[in-house]
Amino acid sequence: MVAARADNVVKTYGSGDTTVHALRGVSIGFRAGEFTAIMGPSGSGKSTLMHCLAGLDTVTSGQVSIGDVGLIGLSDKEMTKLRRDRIGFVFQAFNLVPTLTAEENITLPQGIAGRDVDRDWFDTVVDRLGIRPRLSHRPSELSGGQQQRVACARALVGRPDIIFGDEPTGNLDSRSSGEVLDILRAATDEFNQTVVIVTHDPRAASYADRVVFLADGRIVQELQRPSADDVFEVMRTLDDDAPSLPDQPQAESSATGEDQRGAGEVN
Ligand SMILES: Nc1ncnc2c1ncn2[C@@H]1O[C@H](COP(=O)(O)OP(=O)(O)OP(=O)(O)O)[C@@H](O)[C@H]1O
Repeated sequence: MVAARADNVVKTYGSGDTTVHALRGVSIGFRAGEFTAIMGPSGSGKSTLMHCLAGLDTVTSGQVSIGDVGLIGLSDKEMTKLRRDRIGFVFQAFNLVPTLTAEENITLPQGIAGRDVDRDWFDTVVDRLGIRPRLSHRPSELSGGQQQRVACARALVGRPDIIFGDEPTGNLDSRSSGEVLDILRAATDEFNQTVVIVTHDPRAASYADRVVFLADGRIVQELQRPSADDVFEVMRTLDDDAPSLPDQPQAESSATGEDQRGAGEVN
């Protein structure tokens, strides 16, 4: 089952002399229950791809789907509902409401959606994240790592099909990063959720089942269950080769969701 996919997605900003080709025809599928990291040099299109997949930005052409729902052509209301019901977000800047306690932050999206919080599930998530003793604290009373764990809990409690993380460990020290990545790993292994993160950190990427590399708006390489060293090596090559990459054909395994499923198989 594919939790999300992009089919031949093109994203262009501006026009004329100032046109920026952020995505030049990206096709990729994300299998349910899989943890994917998206990497690539600065400006390669990582955040743009994630934002298009999550319905936070529109595509110039191509199609994006969450589960079996195509995002192109959805009304604002339908998009809001889809994001609320099926997508969780963890951002680099935590994005917690400063005046609310940790518990209130975690349950806020459910409240906005007018849904009851599943208390058993809430307890499971909170205990797994080790934040029960901090539930009555406000964000300013929490460390960065604790704040990010609260943000992870907020994403998990709504049981979204897919969680997107835009550099979720970008502001954390290595210990807190490890804790957050363990949680995202557990989200896939224990809770069968799908996780897609953008990261610059090879160590963070090594927690993923699959690492997809972008360069100049195209998918150029993919690794299965790589070590941090494997990831670092590819990043080094991409940084060296970046100016010549636009002429390279797109990596075959990313051509369609069907292909991706095959390519994503873990042996
Ligand atoms: N709103 C925008 N208007 C114009 N250009 C944009 C906009 N957003 C992104 N871009 C451009 O699109 C390209 C891809 O940007 P994107 O943020 O996706 O890259 P990235 O790989 O996430 O980079 P980084 O690692 O530096 O965060 C860049 O050239 C960027 O300048």
